[in-house]
Amino acid sequence: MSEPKKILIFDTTLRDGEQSPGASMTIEEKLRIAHQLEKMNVDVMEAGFPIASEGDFEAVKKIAQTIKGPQIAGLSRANDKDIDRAWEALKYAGDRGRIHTFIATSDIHMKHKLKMTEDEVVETAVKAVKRAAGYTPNVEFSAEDAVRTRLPFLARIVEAVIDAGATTVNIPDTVGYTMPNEYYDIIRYLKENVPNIERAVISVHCHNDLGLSVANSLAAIRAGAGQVECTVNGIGERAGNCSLEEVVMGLKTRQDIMPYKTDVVTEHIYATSRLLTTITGIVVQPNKAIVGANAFAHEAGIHQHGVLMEKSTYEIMTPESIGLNQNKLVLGKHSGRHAFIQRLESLGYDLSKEDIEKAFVRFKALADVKKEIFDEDLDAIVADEIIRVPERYKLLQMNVSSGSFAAPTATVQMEVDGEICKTAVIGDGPVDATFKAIKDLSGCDVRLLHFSVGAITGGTDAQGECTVRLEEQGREQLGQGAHPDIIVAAAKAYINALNKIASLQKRTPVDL
Ligand SMILES: CC(=O)SCCNC(=O)CCNC(=O)[C@H](O)C(C)(C)COP(=O)(O)OP(=O)(O)OC[C@H]1O[C@@H](n2cnc3c(N)ncnc32)[C@H](O)[C@@H]1OP(=O)(O)O
Ligand SMILES: CC(C)C(=O)C(=O)O
Repeated sequence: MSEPKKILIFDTTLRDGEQSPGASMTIEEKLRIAHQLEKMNVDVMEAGFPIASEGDFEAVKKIAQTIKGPQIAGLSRANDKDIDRAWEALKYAGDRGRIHTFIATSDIHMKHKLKMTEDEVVETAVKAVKRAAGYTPNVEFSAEDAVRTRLPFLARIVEAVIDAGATTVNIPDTVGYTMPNEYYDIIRYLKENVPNIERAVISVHCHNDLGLSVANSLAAIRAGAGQVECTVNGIGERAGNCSLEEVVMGLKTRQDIMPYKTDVVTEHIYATSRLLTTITGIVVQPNKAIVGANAFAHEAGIHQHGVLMEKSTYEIMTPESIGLNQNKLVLGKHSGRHAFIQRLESLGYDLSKEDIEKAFVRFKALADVKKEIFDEDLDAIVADEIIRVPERYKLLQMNVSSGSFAAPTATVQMEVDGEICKTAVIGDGPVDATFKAIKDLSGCDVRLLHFSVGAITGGTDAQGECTVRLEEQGREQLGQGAHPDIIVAAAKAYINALNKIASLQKRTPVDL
């Protein structure tokens, strides 16, 4: 059998993934994900859209300065200022820096959005690629909404941008519209009708509006695409992007019928998925392929019997292959530091001795009130104890009374700028009363945009994890809090978001 063809994995969690509502990340958060993508050994990571904001520029720059190994891409529209700004951030990655420029090519987009003719679009694309190629030979061009583009025009622009210096040409299904057979035919059409196509890598970038992004990406690979653009947990605009873990494990698992491989270290997939959830607060549905909580769980007796006899009866891949330690050590109050550290490491945390000690103390306290400590509990502890911002606001004590008769009342004692203060407030419910009390004590003029609660582990002794999104003067911040008492978890999440807002206010715009 001939050697399988290598498919390049272009991760765009930090760019298209970040375009998911609610997924905006701080520079530090983007850097943490970037380190995890580096460990996973993706070929290219798209770190952001540098012209979009000072924060995104700084994030791309920091990632370009810090990450070794993968190529670092930055997106730009097809104009001089975007391209110049992108390179200003990417230049720190040297020849691993990739300028990714794009323009829409479908009639709908050209007519209604760009208000440009075909000739103008080709001219703009060629000019952009030439400008980018003046900075680096590593230039990617995307024909936005390619699948709804007339094929002869798509072939014309692809040929023109390759002549102008594009070394990767992306054929996105921007709106998740295509079907596997059709997408296969589009890629074959380009292979057969663009004379210089072999000078560039064909890339595919699929959205999931019809739930077909992975199927379409695999069809395109069969047709000759050499790069797949994807995101961790499939996050992204609207219904999301092609999921990295699904396409990578699909290729790894079905080499018998698809002779392709990737260089992704799949054993880091689970940790990466969890890290992204912890940072964004966007939870993975339990039945999500590969990384969902039920992806390797068996409930039905016939399945359990089969798996006990031979795992491959109902498991097409091993949990270990994505970094799920099946024989995991059960952590509880009798566990020591060795097991604790081993579990943190397998979850992808690389903590200093001091941070491990802090987390260990919290772990022991939790283990006193909870029989078993699960991975989700550890995530919550790390989020709460380690990934924290300077605490201008601290929760000292709280008490809430509610029920079907009494007016829900929250009594909260906090430290605000070192001063201890206390109030009691009536609300529409216990959470509402708690949030109102904290808001009063903090004196902040914030608006609650989103609140979600998750019992992050099963059973009545579950840790509750809450996520809160607050907005102040157009700036949004996500806060997270975990506690066995769900109302206390909500209060902690609210205060965590307030502290993040306060820490942002202290910075200059360039730090953001
Ligand atoms: C399919 C995708 O995912 S594409 C990437 C989408 N991602 C984002 O948009 C996130 C980041 N975006 C942003 O921060 C902002 O939209 C910015 C900074 C890029 C631009 O902001 P603004 O200058 O205020 O423009 P706005 O977003 O309102 O409109 C887009 C403008 O870009 C033009 N445009 C859109 N795509 C392109 C392109 N590929 N090349 C050149 N111009 C383009 C539009 O025609 C419009 O031009 P106009 O202002 O002359 O009418
Ligand atoms: C910029 C391009 C690659 C994109 O995100 C899309 O078309 O969905």
